Parts: sequence; structure tokens; C-alpha cells
Amino acid sequence: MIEVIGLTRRFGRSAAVDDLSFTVAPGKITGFLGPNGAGKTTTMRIILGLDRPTSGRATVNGVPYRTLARPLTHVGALLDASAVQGGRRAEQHLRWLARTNGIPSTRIGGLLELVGLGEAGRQRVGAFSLGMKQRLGLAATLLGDPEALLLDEPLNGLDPEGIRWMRGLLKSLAAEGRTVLVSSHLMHEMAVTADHLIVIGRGRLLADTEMTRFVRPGRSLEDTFMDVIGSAS
Ligand SMILES: Nc1ncnc2c1ncn2[C@@H]1O[C@H](COP(=O)(O)OP(=O)(O)OP(=O)(O)O)[C@@H](O)[C@H]1O
Repeated sequence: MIEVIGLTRRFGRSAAVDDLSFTVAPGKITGFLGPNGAGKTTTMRIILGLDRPTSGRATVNGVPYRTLARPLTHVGALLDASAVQGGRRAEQHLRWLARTNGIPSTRIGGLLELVGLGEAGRQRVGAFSLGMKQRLGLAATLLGDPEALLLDEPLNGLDPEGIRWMRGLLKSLAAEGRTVLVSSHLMHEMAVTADHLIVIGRGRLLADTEMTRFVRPGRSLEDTFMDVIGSAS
């Protein structure tokens, strides 16, 4: 379980995240929605101990991420799929990640197959398309067989087949009882993927609800999202 409690992150005089609280429950896909600059990435970075809050806190299974001894075995995170060393081969990248996190490398071949990169494992990551990097990033998140996944816009760069594949994979990971938090601007896709939604605007919580309760009768997720964002600004 991931908990964000009274989280605030200020940059100078403006608050990127403003007294935000929510819980991400296991066994379902939680969509993390908000317009550009709403504070989604900042929140995820703080959950992962990559940034410090001005006040408040975030915990994974009840403790701050920084205190986890082998974090990849608890949380798999994909924030920026392009942030990989282009000179490494895909397999080498995963091997290096496994070694530095005390994870056996036995899962690497299977994970490359799982994400559709079975044939590309020997290729250098620098030659990968964005969609291939997203697939590699997802393999990296699963290396430690974590209970929780945090994915920041993982659909960017994926083709229609890739988007459908990602949807199926996320659903099966949630069905295994994992906690899945995924941000995206693709409302049509979120409408058929997420079970629960956390919607933020200007760093503040606008909705924390089941998908079926959020979407207004006769309106699409996109329509409802625009209504909620519009009435908050
Ligand atoms: N290091 C930083 N220094 C100053 N301002 C920052 C920094 N990081 C983020 N911000 C600001 O915080 C706000 C929230 O940004 P954040 O990237 O968290 O939003 P987001 O919801 O992920 O947006 P997007 O959907 O565009 O990716 C923005 O106004 C952004 O400019």
C-alpha cells in the first residue's frame, strides 16, 4: 500500500503539491490524473525518495521508501523511460540493475520475453524507440517482483498494440494483488484500464474515487475530467 499524507512541495513561492493526501490500495489499478503541471510527477518522485517534501510524508507499506533495504523488491518505478544509458544492451541494463539491487538475474530472459523484447535483448538501448524503452522500463520495474508499481505516463510512445498489451499486463498485475499507480493523459485508455482514480489539479486533491462513481451519467471520463478540472480552476 502507498500512502501520501498531508504532502506539500513548494518550489520558491509556488506549491507543486499542496497538502495532498491519498492511499493507493492493492489489487486494483489506480489512475493518477491531472492536467500538465498538476504535480503528479513531483508526488511520485517524493514517494520514491527522489525529492523531499516541504511538509507531510509518503510511505510504502508503512515506511518511507528511503528506509527500504532492497527497494526494487517492494516498488517498481518507471518515471522516465528515456533515462537509460544508450550504450548498454537491454539485457546488460537489466543485469546491472539486478546486480546493484541484490536481485538474481534469472528473471531477465523471461521478463524481456514478457515485455516483447525477447529478440531485442542484445540490442543497444540507444537505438530503441520510445515504445521499446517503455517496454524495457516496465521489465526493470518487475525485476524485483515488487508488490507495488508506480508508472509515470508509461503509454507514451506505445503503438496501439503496445497500449493494448500494457492494459492487459497492468490488469493481470493488479489481479495478482499488486498495487498499481499509473499516470496518463490518455483519458480513453484510462477509462478502460483504471479501477480507481486520483485526480489532482494545482497540487490539490480533486477526486479520490472508484472509476464507476467518478464518471457522470451520459458523460465520458474525458468529459467528466474536464468538468472537474474546469470547476476547480
Ligand atoms: N525542480 C523543479 N523546480 C521548480 N519547479 C518545479 C520543479 N519540478 C516541478 N516543478 C513545478 O511543479 C509543478 C508540478 O510539476 P509536475 O512535473 O509534478 O507536474 P505533472 O502533473 O507531472 O505534469 P505533466 O502532466 O506535465 O507531466 C509545475 O509547475 C512544475 O513547473
